[in-house]
Amino acid sequence: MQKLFDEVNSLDKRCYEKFLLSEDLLMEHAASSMALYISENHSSYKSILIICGSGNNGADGITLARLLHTKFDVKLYLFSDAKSEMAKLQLQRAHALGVNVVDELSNADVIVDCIFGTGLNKPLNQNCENLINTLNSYESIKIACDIPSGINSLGQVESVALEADVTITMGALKTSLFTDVAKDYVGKIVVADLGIQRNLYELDSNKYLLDESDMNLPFRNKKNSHKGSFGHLNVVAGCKKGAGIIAAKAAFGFGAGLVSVVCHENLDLPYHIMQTHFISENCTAIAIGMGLGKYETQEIRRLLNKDVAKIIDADLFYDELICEVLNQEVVLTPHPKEFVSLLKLCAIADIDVSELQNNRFLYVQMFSKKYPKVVLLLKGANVIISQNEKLFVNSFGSAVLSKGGSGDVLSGLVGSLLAQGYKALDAAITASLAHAIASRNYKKNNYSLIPSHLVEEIRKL
Ligand SMILES: NC(=O)C1=CN([C@@H]2O[C@H](COP(=O)(O)OP(=O)(O)OC[C@H]3O[C@@H](n4cnc5c(N)ncnc54)[C@H](O)[C@@H]3O)[C@@H](O)[C@H]2O)[C@@H](O)CC1
Ligand SMILES: [K+]
Repeated sequence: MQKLFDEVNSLDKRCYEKFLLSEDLLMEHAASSMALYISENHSSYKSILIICGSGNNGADGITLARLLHTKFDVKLYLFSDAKSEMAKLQLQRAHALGVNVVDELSNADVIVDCIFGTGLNKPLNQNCENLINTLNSYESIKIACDIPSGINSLGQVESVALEADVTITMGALKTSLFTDVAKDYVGKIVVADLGIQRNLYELDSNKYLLDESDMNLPFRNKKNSHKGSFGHLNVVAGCKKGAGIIAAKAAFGFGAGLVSVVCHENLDLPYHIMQTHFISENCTAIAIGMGLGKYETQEIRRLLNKDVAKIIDADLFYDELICEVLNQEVVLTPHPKEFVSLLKLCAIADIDVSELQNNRFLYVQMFSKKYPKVVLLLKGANVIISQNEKLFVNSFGSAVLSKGGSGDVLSGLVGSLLAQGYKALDAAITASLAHAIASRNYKKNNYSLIPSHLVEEIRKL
Protein backbone atom coordinates (compact mmCIF):
# COMPACT_ATOMS: atom_id res chain seq x y z
CA MET A 1 0.00 0.00 0.00
CA GLN A 2 1.06 3.60 -0.56
CA LYS A 3 0.67 6.52 1.80
CA LEU A 4 -1.82 9.30 1.10
CA PHE A 5 -1.42 12.86 2.36
CA ASP A 6 -4.03 15.53 2.99
CA GLU A 7 -1.39 18.17 2.28
CA VAL A 8 2.24 18.12 1.12
CA ASN A 9 3.30 21.70 1.88
CA SER A 10 4.79 20.52 5.16
CA LEU A 11 6.69 17.78 3.30
CA ASP A 12 8.09 20.34 0.82
CA LYS A 13 9.08 22.61 3.70
CA ARG A 14 10.85 19.75 5.45
CA CYS A 15 12.88 19.21 2.26
CA TYR A 16 14.07 22.82 2.27
CA GLU A 17 14.91 22.83 5.97
CA LYS A 18 16.11 19.33 6.74
CA PHE A 19 17.61 18.21 3.44
CA LEU A 20 18.71 21.64 2.13
CA LEU A 21 16.82 20.99 -1.09
CA SER A 22 15.63 24.36 -2.32
CA GLU A 23 12.25 25.06 -3.90
CA ASP A 24 14.11 25.65 -7.17
CA LEU A 25 15.72 22.21 -6.99
CA LEU A 26 12.44 20.46 -6.19
CA MET A 27 10.75 22.23 -9.06
CA GLU A 28 13.50 21.29 -11.53
CA HIS A 29 13.05 17.67 -10.51
CA ALA A 30 9.26 17.90 -10.69
CA ALA A 31 9.46 19.26 -14.24
CA SER A 32 12.16 16.74 -15.21
CA SER A 33 9.92 13.91 -14.05
CA MET A 34 7.08 15.25 -16.21
CA ALA A 35 9.45 15.71 -19.17
CA LEU A 36 10.68 12.14 -18.78
CA TYR A 37 7.12 10.79 -18.60
CA ILE A 38 6.13 12.67 -21.76
CA SER A 39 9.31 11.66 -23.63
CA GLU A 40 8.88 8.01 -22.68
CA ASN A 41 5.15 7.75 -23.28
CA HIS A 42 4.37 10.29 -25.99
CA SER A 43 7.55 10.52 -28.07
CA SER A 44 5.61 10.03 -31.30
CA TYR A 45 3.63 13.21 -30.67
CA LYS A 46 4.96 16.47 -32.04
CA SER A 47 3.16 19.43 -30.48
CA ILE A 48 2.71 20.22 -26.80
CA LEU A 49 0.66 23.06 -25.38
CA ILE A 50 1.45 23.96 -21.77
CA ILE A 51 -1.08 26.21 -20.02
CA CYS A 52 0.17 27.99 -16.92
CA GLY A 53 -1.37 29.88 -14.03
CA SER A 54 0.27 32.49 -11.82
CA GLY A 55 1.64 30.30 -8.98
CA ASN A 56 4.09 27.45 -8.64
CA ASN A 57 1.89 25.02 -10.54
CA GLY A 58 2.33 27.43 -13.43
CA ALA A 59 6.05 27.60 -12.63
CA ASP A 60 6.25 23.80 -13.00
CA GLY A 61 4.74 24.23 -16.46
CA ILE A 62 7.12 26.99 -17.49
CA THR A 63 10.03 24.81 -16.37
CA LEU A 64 8.64 21.89 -18.36
CA ALA A 65 8.36 24.11 -21.44
CA ARG A 66 12.07 24.94 -21.15
CA LEU A 67 13.03 21.28 -20.71
CA LEU A 68 11.06 20.12 -23.76
CA HIS A 69 11.82 23.15 -25.95
CA THR A 70 13.19 21.99 -29.36
CA LYS A 71 12.58 18.30 -28.55
CA PHE A 72 8.88 18.94 -29.25
CA ASP A 73 7.01 21.84 -30.81
CA VAL A 74 6.30 23.48 -27.44
CA LYS A 75 3.81 26.31 -27.00
CA LEU A 76 3.63 28.03 -23.64
CA TYR A 77 0.34 29.79 -22.88
CA LEU A 78 0.33 32.03 -19.80
CA PHE A 79 -3.23 32.22 -18.59
CA SER A 80 -2.26 34.77 -15.92
CA ASP A 81 0.86 36.81 -15.26
CA ALA A 82 3.52 35.01 -13.27
CA LYS A 83 3.09 36.01 -9.61
CA SER A 84 5.11 33.61 -7.49
CA GLU A 85 8.88 34.21 -7.27
CA MET A 86 9.56 30.81 -8.86
CA ALA A 87 7.17 31.48 -11.74
CA LYS A 88 8.93 34.79 -12.45
CA LEU A 89 12.38 33.17 -12.30
CA GLN A 90 11.36 30.24 -14.49
CA LEU A 91 9.84 32.63 -17.01
CA GLN A 92 13.12 34.56 -17.27
CA ARG A 93 14.92 31.27 -17.94
CA ALA A 94 12.34 30.25 -20.55
CA HIS A 95 12.61 33.63 -22.29
CA ALA A 96 16.40 33.43 -22.28
CA LEU A 97 16.19 30.09 -24.06
CA GLY A 98 13.67 31.33 -26.61
CA VAL A 99 10.67 29.22 -25.54
CA ASN A 100 7.66 29.97 -27.74
CA VAL A 101 5.14 31.91 -25.62
CA VAL A 102 1.79 32.14 -27.42
CA ASP A 103 -1.16 34.53 -26.96
CA GLU A 104 -3.88 32.23 -28.18
CA LEU A 105 -4.97 28.74 -27.35
CA SER A 106 -4.62 26.20 -30.12
CA ASN A 107 -5.02 22.47 -30.19
CA ALA A 108 -1.95 20.25 -29.77
CA ASP A 109 -1.13 16.54 -29.56
CA VAL A 110 -0.51 16.84 -25.84
CA ILE A 111 -1.90 19.44 -23.43
CA VAL A 112 -0.33 19.97 -20.03
CA ASP A 113 -2.54 21.63 -17.43
CA CYS A 114 -0.48 23.77 -15.04
CA ILE A 115 -3.20 26.31 -14.22
CA PHE A 116 -3.85 25.51 -10.55
CA GLY A 117 -2.29 22.97 -8.24
CA THR A 118 -2.60 22.72 -4.50
CA GLY A 119 -3.02 26.50 -4.24
CA LEU A 120 -6.58 26.64 -5.62
CA ASN A 121 -8.30 28.54 -2.85
CA LYS A 122 -11.43 30.13 -4.26
CA PRO A 123 -14.16 29.41 -6.81
CA LEU A 124 -13.18 29.62 -10.47
CA ASN A 125 -14.30 32.73 -12.29
CA GLN A 126 -16.02 32.60 -15.68
CA ASN A 127 -12.71 32.99 -17.56
CA CYS A 128 -11.17 30.01 -15.79
CA GLU A 129 -14.27 27.92 -16.38
CA ASN A 130 -14.27 28.82 -20.07
CA LEU A 131 -10.59 27.94 -20.37
CA ILE A 132 -11.05 24.55 -18.72
CA ASN A 133 -14.17 23.79 -20.78
CA THR A 134 -12.26 24.65 -23.96
CA LEU A 135 -9.35 22.39 -22.98
CA ASN A 136 -11.77 19.58 -22.14
CA SER A 137 -13.27 19.88 -25.62
CA TYR A 138 -9.88 19.20 -27.28
CA GLU A 139 -9.18 15.64 -28.28
CA SER A 140 -5.54 15.85 -27.22
CA ILE A 141 -3.87 13.70 -24.58
CA LYS A 142 -4.35 15.72 -21.39
CA ILE A 143 -1.81 15.67 -18.62
CA ALA A 144 -2.52 17.41 -15.31
CA CYS A 145 0.42 18.75 -13.36
CA ASP A 146 0.04 17.75 -9.69
CA ILE A 147 -3.78 17.81 -9.69
CA PRO A 148 -6.34 18.54 -12.43
CA SER A 149 -7.15 22.24 -12.26
CA GLY A 150 -10.53 22.79 -10.62
CA ILE A 151 -10.17 20.07 -7.98
CA ASN A 152 -9.54 21.67 -4.59
CA SER A 153 -7.49 20.39 -1.67
CA LEU A 154 -10.49 18.43 -0.36
CA GLY A 155 -10.96 16.70 -3.68
CA GLN A 156 -14.11 18.66 -4.46
CA VAL A 157 -15.12 20.14 -7.82
CA GLU A 158 -17.26 23.24 -7.45
CA SER A 159 -17.95 23.92 -11.12
CA VAL A 160 -15.60 22.41 -13.69
CA ALA A 161 -12.24 20.64 -13.65
CA LEU A 162 -9.82 19.43 -16.26
CA GLU A 163 -10.56 15.90 -17.44
CA ALA A 164 -7.05 14.46 -17.47
CA ASP A 165 -5.85 11.26 -19.04
CA VAL A 166 -2.90 11.29 -16.69
CA THR A 167 -2.18 13.20 -13.49
CA ILE A 168 1.49 13.54 -12.63
CA THR A 169 1.45 14.40 -8.95
CA MET A 170 4.44 15.85 -7.14
CA GLY A 171 6.37 13.93 -4.49
CA ALA A 172 3.56 11.87 -2.92
CA LEU A 173 -0.05 10.84 -3.44
CA LYS A 174 -2.66 13.31 -2.23
CA THR A 175 -5.96 12.28 -0.64
CA SER A 176 -7.76 14.81 -2.84
CA LEU A 177 -7.04 12.68 -5.92
CA PHE A 178 -9.07 9.80 -4.46
CA THR A 179 -12.48 11.26 -3.71
CA ASP A 180 -15.39 9.80 -5.64
CA VAL A 181 -15.83 13.06 -7.54
CA ALA A 182 -12.17 13.20 -8.55
CA LYS A 183 -12.39 9.77 -10.17
CA ASP A 184 -13.86 11.22 -13.37
CA TYR A 185 -11.02 13.75 -13.70
CA VAL A 186 -7.69 12.31 -12.56
CA GLY A 187 -7.13 9.56 -15.13
CA LYS A 188 -4.04 7.45 -14.47
CA ILE A 189 -2.06 8.76 -11.48
CA VAL A 190 1.74 8.88 -11.56
CA VAL A 191 3.97 10.18 -8.75
CA ALA A 192 6.81 12.47 -9.87
CA ASP A 193 10.20 12.17 -8.23
CA LEU A 194 11.30 15.42 -6.56
CA GLY A 195 14.97 14.50 -6.38
CA ILE A 196 14.58 12.62 -3.13
CA GLN A 197 13.43 9.04 -2.65
CA ARG A 198 9.75 8.84 -1.85
CA ASN A 199 10.29 7.05 1.46
CA LEU A 200 12.52 9.96 2.59
CA TYR A 201 10.15 12.64 1.31
CA GLU A 202 7.15 11.09 3.05
CA LEU A 203 6.35 11.18 6.76
CA ASP A 204 3.78 9.11 8.67
CA SER A 205 0.20 9.08 7.50
CA ASN A 206 -3.03 7.48 8.68
CA LYS A 207 -4.34 7.12 5.11
CA TYR A 208 -3.27 4.55 2.56
CA LEU A 209 -4.00 3.63 -1.03
CA LEU A 210 -4.43 -0.12 -1.44
CA ASP A 211 -2.45 -1.97 -4.09
CA GLU A 212 -3.30 -5.28 -5.71
CA SER A 213 -0.57 -6.89 -3.57
CA ASP A 214 -2.62 -6.06 -0.44
CA MET A 215 -5.17 -8.65 -1.53
CA ASN A 216 -4.51 -11.79 0.52
CA LEU A 217 -6.66 -14.48 -1.12
CA PRO A 218 -7.72 -17.50 0.99
CA PHE A 219 -5.43 -20.04 -0.69
CA ARG A 220 -5.29 -23.32 1.19
CA ASN A 221 -1.78 -24.14 2.26
CA LYS A 222 -2.47 -27.07 4.59
CA LYS A 223 -2.92 -30.49 3.02
CA ASN A 224 -4.51 -32.04 6.09
CA SER A 225 -7.87 -30.24 6.12
CA HIS A 226 -11.62 -30.81 5.95
CA LYS A 227 -14.60 -28.57 5.30
CA GLY A 228 -14.77 -27.58 8.94
CA SER A 229 -11.26 -26.13 8.66
CA PHE A 230 -12.67 -23.28 6.57
CA GLY A 231 -15.52 -22.15 8.75
CA HIS A 232 -19.28 -22.01 8.47
CA LEU A 233 -20.95 -18.80 7.36
CA ASN A 234 -24.60 -18.19 8.19
CA VAL A 235 -26.28 -15.68 5.88
CA VAL A 236 -29.51 -14.32 7.31
CA ALA A 237 -32.09 -13.95 4.52
CA GLY A 238 -34.98 -11.55 5.02
CA CYS A 239 -37.95 -10.57 2.92
CA LYS A 240 -35.80 -9.92 -0.19
CA LYS A 241 -34.34 -13.39 -0.10
CA GLY A 242 -32.38 -12.99 -3.33
CA ALA A 243 -29.88 -10.72 -1.56
CA GLY A 244 -29.00 -13.41 0.98
CA ILE A 245 -28.78 -16.08 -1.70
CA ILE A 246 -26.40 -13.98 -3.83
CA ALA A 247 -24.23 -13.38 -0.74
CA ALA A 248 -24.25 -17.09 0.11
CA LYS A 249 -23.18 -18.12 -3.41
CA ALA A 250 -20.36 -15.55 -3.40
CA ALA A 251 -19.22 -16.73 0.04
CA PHE A 252 -19.08 -20.38 -1.03
CA GLY A 253 -17.04 -19.53 -4.13
CA PHE A 254 -14.61 -17.55 -1.97
CA GLY A 255 -13.58 -20.45 0.19
CA ALA A 256 -15.92 -20.82 3.20
CA GLY A 257 -16.12 -24.53 4.04
CA LEU A 258 -19.85 -24.40 4.70
CA VAL A 259 -22.46 -21.79 3.91
CA SER A 260 -26.03 -21.85 5.21
CA VAL A 261 -28.85 -19.44 4.55
CA VAL A 262 -30.92 -18.78 7.66
CA CYS A 263 -34.56 -18.34 6.72
CA HIS A 264 -37.90 -19.39 8.21
CA GLU A 265 -39.38 -20.09 4.77
CA ASN A 266 -38.18 -22.89 2.57
CA LEU A 267 -35.85 -21.67 -0.17
CA ASP A 268 -34.82 -23.02 -3.52
CA LEU A 269 -31.03 -23.11 -3.05
CA PRO A 270 -28.20 -24.66 -5.04
CA TYR A 271 -27.33 -28.08 -3.57
CA HIS A 272 -24.04 -26.96 -2.06
CA ILE A 273 -25.70 -24.19 -0.01
CA MET A 274 -27.59 -25.40 3.05
CA GLN A 275 -30.69 -23.97 4.61
CA THR A 276 -31.33 -23.65 8.30
CA HIS A 277 -34.21 -22.10 10.24
CA PHE A 278 -32.00 -20.99 13.12
CA ILE A 279 -28.33 -20.09 13.48
CA SER A 280 -26.08 -23.15 13.15
CA GLU A 281 -24.30 -24.48 16.24
CA ASN A 282 -20.90 -24.43 14.52
CA CYS A 283 -21.37 -21.09 12.77
CA THR A 284 -18.11 -19.07 12.69
CA ALA A 285 -19.49 -15.89 11.10
CA ILE A 286 -22.82 -14.24 10.38
CA ALA A 287 -23.76 -12.02 7.43
CA ILE A 288 -26.88 -10.04 8.17
CA GLY A 289 -28.82 -7.03 6.91
CA MET A 290 -29.01 -7.51 3.13
CA GLY A 291 -32.62 -7.74 1.99
CA LEU A 292 -33.66 -8.08 5.63
CA GLY A 293 -36.79 -5.89 5.46
CA LYS A 294 -39.21 -6.38 8.39
CA TYR A 295 -38.13 -8.76 11.12
CA GLU A 296 -38.59 -9.58 14.75
CA THR A 297 -36.40 -7.26 16.83
CA GLN A 298 -35.57 -9.70 19.61
CA GLU A 299 -34.45 -12.35 17.15
CA ILE A 300 -32.11 -9.94 15.37
CA ARG A 301 -30.82 -8.64 18.70
CA ARG A 302 -29.94 -12.21 19.70
CA LEU A 303 -28.01 -12.70 16.45
CA LEU A 304 -26.19 -9.40 16.80
CA ASN A 305 -25.10 -10.28 20.31
CA LYS A 306 -23.87 -13.73 19.39
CA ASP A 307 -20.15 -14.03 19.96
CA VAL A 308 -19.02 -14.69 16.39
CA ALA A 309 -17.59 -12.47 13.63
CA LYS A 310 -20.19 -10.42 11.79
CA ILE A 311 -20.67 -8.48 8.60
CA ILE A 312 -23.66 -6.14 8.71
CA ASP A 313 -25.18 -4.51 5.68
CA ALA A 314 -28.13 -2.63 4.21
CA ASP A 315 -31.42 -2.49 6.13
CA LEU A 316 -29.83 -2.62 9.58
CA PHE A 317 -28.27 0.81 8.99
CA TYR A 318 -31.77 2.25 9.34
CA ASP A 319 -32.43 0.60 12.71
CA GLU A 320 -31.29 1.76 16.15
CA LEU A 321 -30.34 -1.83 16.90
CA ILE A 322 -27.15 -1.18 14.98
CA CYS A 323 -25.92 1.06 17.82
CA GLU A 324 -25.80 -1.98 20.10
CA VAL A 325 -22.95 -3.61 18.15
CA LEU A 326 -20.66 -0.66 17.64
CA ASN A 327 -18.41 -1.70 20.52
CA GLN A 328 -17.68 -4.97 18.68
CA GLU A 329 -15.14 -5.67 15.94
CA VAL A 330 -17.86 -6.00 13.30
CA VAL A 331 -17.60 -5.14 9.61
CA LEU A 332 -20.18 -2.62 8.36
CA THR A 333 -20.60 -2.12 4.61
CA PRO A 334 -22.95 0.84 4.03
CA HIS A 335 -23.42 2.71 0.76
CA PRO A 336 -23.55 6.52 1.13
CA LYS A 337 -27.29 6.74 1.87
CA GLU A 338 -27.02 4.03 4.50
CA PHE A 339 -23.96 5.68 6.04
CA VAL A 340 -25.85 8.97 6.32
CA SER A 341 -28.53 7.13 8.29
CA LEU A 342 -25.91 5.42 10.46
CA LEU A 343 -24.20 8.75 11.21
CA LYS A 344 -27.54 10.12 12.37
CA LEU A 345 -28.45 7.07 14.46
CA CYS A 346 -25.16 7.25 16.32
CA ALA A 347 -25.40 11.04 16.76
CA ILE A 348 -22.28 11.88 14.78
CA ALA A 349 -23.87 14.06 12.10
CA ASP A 350 -27.22 14.87 10.55
CA ILE A 351 -26.26 15.41 6.91
CA ASP A 352 -27.47 14.59 3.43
CA VAL A 353 -25.79 12.35 0.87
CA SER A 354 -24.20 15.19 -1.11
CA GLU A 355 -22.54 16.59 2.04
CA LEU A 356 -21.20 13.11 2.75
CA GLN A 357 -19.96 12.62 -0.81
CA ASN A 358 -18.18 15.98 -0.66
CA ASN A 359 -16.43 15.01 2.57
CA ARG A 360 -16.19 11.22 2.63
CA PHE A 361 -12.83 11.06 4.34
CA LEU A 362 -13.92 13.48 7.06
CA TYR A 363 -17.05 11.54 8.06
CA VAL A 364 -15.34 8.15 7.89
CA GLN A 365 -12.66 9.56 10.18
CA MET A 366 -15.25 10.92 12.62
CA PHE A 367 -17.01 7.56 12.74
CA SER A 368 -13.76 5.67 13.20
CA LYS A 369 -12.74 7.97 16.02
CA LYS A 370 -15.97 7.31 17.90
CA TYR A 371 -16.06 3.56 17.17
CA PRO A 372 -12.43 2.48 16.80
CA LYS A 373 -13.13 -1.27 16.90
CA VAL A 374 -15.61 -1.26 14.03
CA VAL A 375 -14.34 -1.88 10.52
CA LEU A 376 -16.28 0.46 8.29
CA LEU A 377 -16.35 -0.08 4.54
CA LEU A 378 -17.98 2.90 2.85
CA LYS A 379 -18.99 1.94 -0.67
CA GLY A 380 -18.47 4.32 -3.56
CA ALA A 381 -16.45 4.86 -6.71
CA ASN A 382 -13.41 4.73 -4.42
CA VAL A 383 -14.19 2.53 -1.42
CA ILE A 384 -12.90 3.73 1.97
CA ILE A 385 -12.19 1.16 4.66
CA SER A 386 -11.35 2.27 8.21
CA GLN A 387 -10.55 0.96 11.65
CA ASN A 388 -9.08 2.77 14.62
CA GLU A 389 -8.71 5.98 12.59
CA LYS A 390 -6.61 4.34 9.88
CA LEU A 391 -8.13 4.76 6.42
CA PHE A 392 -7.54 2.58 3.37
CA VAL A 393 -8.74 3.47 -0.13
CA ASN A 394 -9.60 0.90 -2.77
CA SER A 395 -9.57 2.72 -6.11
CA PHE A 396 -9.89 -0.37 -8.34
CA GLY A 397 -13.68 -0.25 -8.61
CA SER A 398 -15.43 0.78 -11.80
CA ALA A 399 -18.89 1.55 -13.12
CA VAL A 400 -19.24 -2.14 -14.03
CA LEU A 401 -20.17 -2.71 -10.38
CA SER A 402 -22.93 -0.09 -10.23
CA LYS A 403 -25.70 -2.67 -10.12
CA GLY A 404 -28.14 -4.22 -7.69
CA GLY A 405 -26.57 -7.36 -6.25
CA SER A 406 -22.94 -6.18 -6.35
CA GLY A 407 -23.14 -5.17 -2.69
CA ASP A 408 -24.61 -8.55 -1.74
CA VAL A 409 -21.66 -10.27 -3.43
CA LEU A 410 -19.31 -8.08 -1.39
CA SER A 411 -21.09 -8.96 1.87
CA GLY A 412 -20.74 -12.63 1.00
CA LEU A 413 -17.02 -12.24 0.32
CA VAL A 414 -16.42 -10.46 3.62
CA GLY A 415 -18.53 -13.06 5.45
CA SER A 416 -16.64 -15.89 3.80
CA LEU A 417 -13.27 -14.56 4.96
CA LEU A 418 -14.58 -13.85 8.46
CA ALA A 419 -15.86 -17.43 8.64
CA GLN A 420 -12.41 -18.64 7.57
CA GLY A 421 -10.80 -16.79 10.46
CA TYR A 422 -9.59 -13.55 8.87
CA LYS A 423 -9.47 -10.54 11.18
CA ALA A 424 -12.22 -8.02 10.42
CA LEU A 425 -9.92 -5.45 8.77
CA ASP A 426 -8.07 -8.03 6.67
CA ALA A 427 -11.38 -9.55 5.56
CA ALA A 428 -12.74 -6.17 4.49
CA ILE A 429 -9.58 -5.21 2.59
CA THR A 430 -9.16 -8.49 0.73
CA ALA A 431 -12.87 -8.86 -0.04
CA SER A 432 -13.08 -5.30 -1.34
CA LEU A 433 -10.01 -5.70 -3.54
CA ALA A 434 -11.14 -9.08 -4.88
CA HIS A 435 -14.58 -7.63 -5.66
CA ALA A 436 -13.17 -4.65 -7.57
CA ILE A 437 -10.28 -6.40 -9.32
CA ALA A 438 -12.50 -9.29 -10.43
CA SER A 439 -14.94 -6.77 -11.94
CA ARG A 440 -12.08 -5.35 -14.01
CA ASN A 441 -11.35 -8.80 -15.38
CA TYR A 442 -14.88 -9.03 -16.76
CA LYS A 443 -14.20 -8.54 -20.45
CA LYS A 444 -17.65 -7.98 -21.94
CA ASN A 445 -19.09 -4.46 -22.15
CA ASN A 446 -19.26 -2.39 -18.98
CA TYR A 447 -23.02 -2.47 -18.52
CA SER A 448 -23.89 -6.15 -18.65
CA LEU A 449 -22.37 -7.68 -15.52
CA ILE A 450 -24.70 -9.66 -13.28
CA PRO A 451 -23.80 -11.04 -9.82
CA SER A 452 -23.11 -14.55 -11.12
CA HIS A 453 -20.54 -13.16 -13.62
CA LEU A 454 -18.87 -11.36 -10.77
CA VAL A 455 -18.74 -14.49 -8.64
CA GLU A 456 -17.26 -16.36 -11.63
CA GLU A 457 -14.53 -13.74 -12.04
CA ILE A 458 -13.79 -13.87 -8.31
CA ARG A 459 -13.40 -17.64 -8.51
CA LYS A 460 -10.77 -17.15 -11.25
CA LEU A 461 -8.55 -14.75 -9.28
N1 LIG B 1 6.52 24.09 -2.99
C1 LIG B 1 7.35 23.30 -3.64
O1 LIG B 1 8.46 23.07 -3.22
C2 LIG B 1 6.92 22.67 -4.88
C3 LIG B 1 5.72 23.09 -5.48
N2 LIG B 1 5.30 22.54 -6.62
C4 LIG B 1 4.11 23.03 -7.33
O2 LIG B 1 3.54 24.14 -6.70
C5 LIG B 1 2.14 24.02 -6.69
C6 LIG B 1 1.56 24.86 -5.61
O3 LIG B 1 1.90 26.18 -5.92
P1 LIG B 1 1.15 27.44 -5.31
O4 LIG B 1 1.06 27.27 -3.85
O5 LIG B 1 1.86 28.62 -5.82
O6 LIG B 1 -0.31 27.32 -5.85
P2 LIG B 1 -0.94 27.21 -7.33
O7 LIG B 1 0.10 27.38 -8.36
O8 LIG B 1 -1.75 26.00 -7.34
O9 LIG B 1 -1.97 28.41 -7.42
C7 LIG B 1 -1.77 29.59 -6.72
C8 LIG B 1 -2.08 30.81 -7.57
O10 LIG B 1 -3.36 30.74 -8.13
C9 LIG B 1 -4.20 31.77 -7.63
N3 LIG B 1 -5.53 31.24 -7.45
C10 LIG B 1 -5.93 30.30 -6.56
N4 LIG B 1 -7.24 29.97 -6.76
C11 LIG B 1 -7.65 30.72 -7.82
C12 LIG B 1 -8.88 30.84 -8.51
N5 LIG B 1 -9.95 30.12 -8.19
N6 LIG B 1 -8.98 31.72 -9.53
C13 LIG B 1 -7.91 32.46 -9.89
N7 LIG B 1 -6.71 32.39 -9.28
C14 LIG B 1 -6.59 31.54 -8.26
C15 LIG B 1 -3.56 32.24 -6.34
O11 LIG B 1 -3.87 33.56 -6.07
C16 LIG B 1 -2.08 32.03 -6.69
O12 LIG B 1 -1.59 33.11 -7.45
C17 LIG B 1 1.92 22.54 -6.54
O13 LIG B 1 0.62 22.14 -6.94
C18 LIG B 1 3.01 21.98 -7.41
O14 LIG B 1 2.57 21.91 -8.73
C19 LIG B 1 6.16 21.60 -7.32
O15 LIG B 1 6.96 22.35 -8.19
C20 LIG B 1 7.03 20.81 -6.44
C21 LIG B 1 7.80 21.66 -5.49
K1 LIG C 1 -2.92 21.47 -12.59
